[in-house]
Amino acid sequence: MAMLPSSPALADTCQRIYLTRSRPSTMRTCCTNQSTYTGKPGIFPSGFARNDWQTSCAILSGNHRLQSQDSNKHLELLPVMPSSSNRDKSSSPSLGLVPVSNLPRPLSNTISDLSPSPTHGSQLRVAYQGMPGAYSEGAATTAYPNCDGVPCDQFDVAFRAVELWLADRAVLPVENSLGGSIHRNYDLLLRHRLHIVGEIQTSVHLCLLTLPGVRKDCLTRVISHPQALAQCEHTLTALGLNVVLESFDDTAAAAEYVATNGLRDTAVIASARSAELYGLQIMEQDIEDDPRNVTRFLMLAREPMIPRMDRPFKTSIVFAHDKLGTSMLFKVLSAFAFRDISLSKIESRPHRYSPIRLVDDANVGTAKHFEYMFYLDFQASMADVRAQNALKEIQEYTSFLRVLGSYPMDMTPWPTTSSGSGSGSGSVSSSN
Ligand SMILES: O=C(O)C(=O)C[C@]1(C(=O)O)C=C[C@@H](O)C=C1
Repeated sequence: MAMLPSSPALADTCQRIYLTRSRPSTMRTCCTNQSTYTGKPGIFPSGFARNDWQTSCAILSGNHRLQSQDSNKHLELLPVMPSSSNRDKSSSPSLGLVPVSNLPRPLSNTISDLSPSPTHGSQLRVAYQGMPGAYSEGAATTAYPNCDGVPCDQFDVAFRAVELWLADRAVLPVENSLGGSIHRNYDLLLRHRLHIVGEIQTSVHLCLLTLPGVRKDCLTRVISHPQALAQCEHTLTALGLNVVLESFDDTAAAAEYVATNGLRDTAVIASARSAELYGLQIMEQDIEDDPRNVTRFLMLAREPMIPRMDRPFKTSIVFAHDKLGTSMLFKVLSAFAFRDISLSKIESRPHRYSPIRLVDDANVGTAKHFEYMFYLDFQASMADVRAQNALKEIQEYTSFLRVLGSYPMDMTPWPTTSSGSGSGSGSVSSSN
């Protein structure tokens, strides 16, 4: 298996970097012992080398063409590797600890074999972002026990894996109780045509992992997924580590990176399962800033599920309007309020096709406002006549309206005590 990146803007960079067998990542750097850490990522180019990186299947034929025709050219691009990665590459590549070679490799943009996996037909294949050991893998297996996990290196890849029948479902994070919304997936929900068929909320217990025998005072940096870094920023400061933080594509990939490069100065924030898979020691466990740290994942499928009335349902919609100066949002919200339908989430994102609205009646010059897409979750099934009427009414106020899915609400009782430091414990809601 291999992996794929997401936005068209990113695609060019990613193609070039991937074809050099290195992997792009955003990276943020900050000191935990100083007050410079804001929780906001500064963007630096990053990447790391991976052996046998893109081995089996590919989704994008465009990338495949580039790979086969321009292989020499791509080799010239190796110097795009960031200095930290180059430094890391020079350290001991193997400690004989890491059973990584028999783990599935994540799908990537460069995969070229479209043949279905051997288990096709017998088991549900569920795409998630990250490598084995990622919290998303834990969510995927909680959502679909006994499924075949399909690791993908980017969110966009997971969407495409389902669209192209390489996977049957995708399980992707959309919000975290400490880190907030995962905006990328909101944008991708709109850009792709998958349907939300369920949700799962998992508690996320973070561990600080290092190579065996490493002591705290050896550490100069901590790497992980930006969400994971954000979820334990206060605890890291409290631990008194004199380290810089750098972001990585996913927690498990960060663990693998430290293990395969023998990095004794670098710790990882990842799951206990990652420690097991990549031969790392757990230096600290349950380091999340709040023991109730929860990530909400959506389950996505090619087909919508048929909405029902025999259990609590949630419906997710996205809408926008193109009329000037109206109280559109107020009217939309009141359409739910008047029908006694509770809302559970509202999110706005920049309008991709109409980013700016010009307002001519400003006293001087022209006023400009950003335009938004609004994502809203309400607690009713599309089989409910109240929901149908609310949407009928909302259509009058909006220029664009799409139902992203109507699916069983996660009603599983929430555990009152922390349940350990595994990939996360979770509850699931889907009947599809
Ligand atoms: O990096 C991982 O392990 C992931 O599964 C990603 C992710 C996220 O995107 O929020 C998932 C759950 C946790 O909140 C931390 C990270």
